Amino acid sequence: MPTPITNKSPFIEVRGLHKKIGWQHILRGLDLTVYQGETLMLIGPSGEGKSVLLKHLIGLLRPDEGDITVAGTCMTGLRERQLAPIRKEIGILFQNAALFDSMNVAQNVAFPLIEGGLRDKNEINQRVHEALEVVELEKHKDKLPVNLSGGMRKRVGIARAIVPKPHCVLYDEPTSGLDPIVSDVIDQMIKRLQKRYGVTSIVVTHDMKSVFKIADRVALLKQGVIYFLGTPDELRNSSDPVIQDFIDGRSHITC
Ligand SMILES: Nc1ncnc2c1ncn2[C@@H]1O[C@H](COP(=O)(O)OP(=O)(O)OP(=O)(O)O)[C@@H](O)[C@H]1O
Repeated sequence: MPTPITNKSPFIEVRGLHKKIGWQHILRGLDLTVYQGETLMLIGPSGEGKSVLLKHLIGLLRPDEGDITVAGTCMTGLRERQLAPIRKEIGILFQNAALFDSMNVAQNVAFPLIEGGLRDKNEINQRVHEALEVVELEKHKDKLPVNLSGGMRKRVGIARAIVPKPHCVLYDEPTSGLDPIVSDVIDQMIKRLQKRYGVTSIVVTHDMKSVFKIADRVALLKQGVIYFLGTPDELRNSSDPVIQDFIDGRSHITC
């Protein structure tokens, strides 16, 4: 059952977002509201700007036009230093998990705490322990990333994203390249964070099975705007041929 959103307040509001990179006009007046505590899955054809949108939400990219408000703070015009409090609210799991190869699992997870200025070793150890418990990797805390499977690396990435206790986590293709069982584990972890801590999640994915399993709402990004926004049932029951072709993976290229 989708989580009802009518009585929730917006956590992220994107209004009229335009972004050009080089000659490409990638985002073209995109509007999107993400509510506190929901799991919003962001789908759409490859190369349409889903990752570019995520990067705007933590200020790694700046809009050419438009405004982004996170937890009531409008990011427009903020300097790098002023973005720090917003970045504390949002954790991100990058596509390749982006772990430091020379650091073991625990050190990777501790990294954002140390970077954020925390120096109390006991507190760092406790927070790392809690985050690794959530992703069920406590036993592997001394391993180097090279000795982990792809699914384990993604889970370390999730632990690192949640260790500062953010209100929102952005996931860029968390289940790509994983077998269906491991994908299910990751999906369950995303839901666990929502249920246990009320975390807001935005998940970029091509994994339609995962969409129908864990999304409260789905947004389809196409040609620089949100082409569809609704519940998984509304997506499934849409009569729009563009949406149906996307769900069924039809390309219209004949062999
Ligand atoms: N740093 C960059 N320099 C140049 N072009 C970029 C850069 N980042 C993104 N792009 C371009 O922006 C477009 C959107 O990229 P993005 O990674 O957001 O797509 P996506 O929808 O996430 O795709 P996929 O589903 O394949 O991951 C692409 O054409 C990409 O080449």
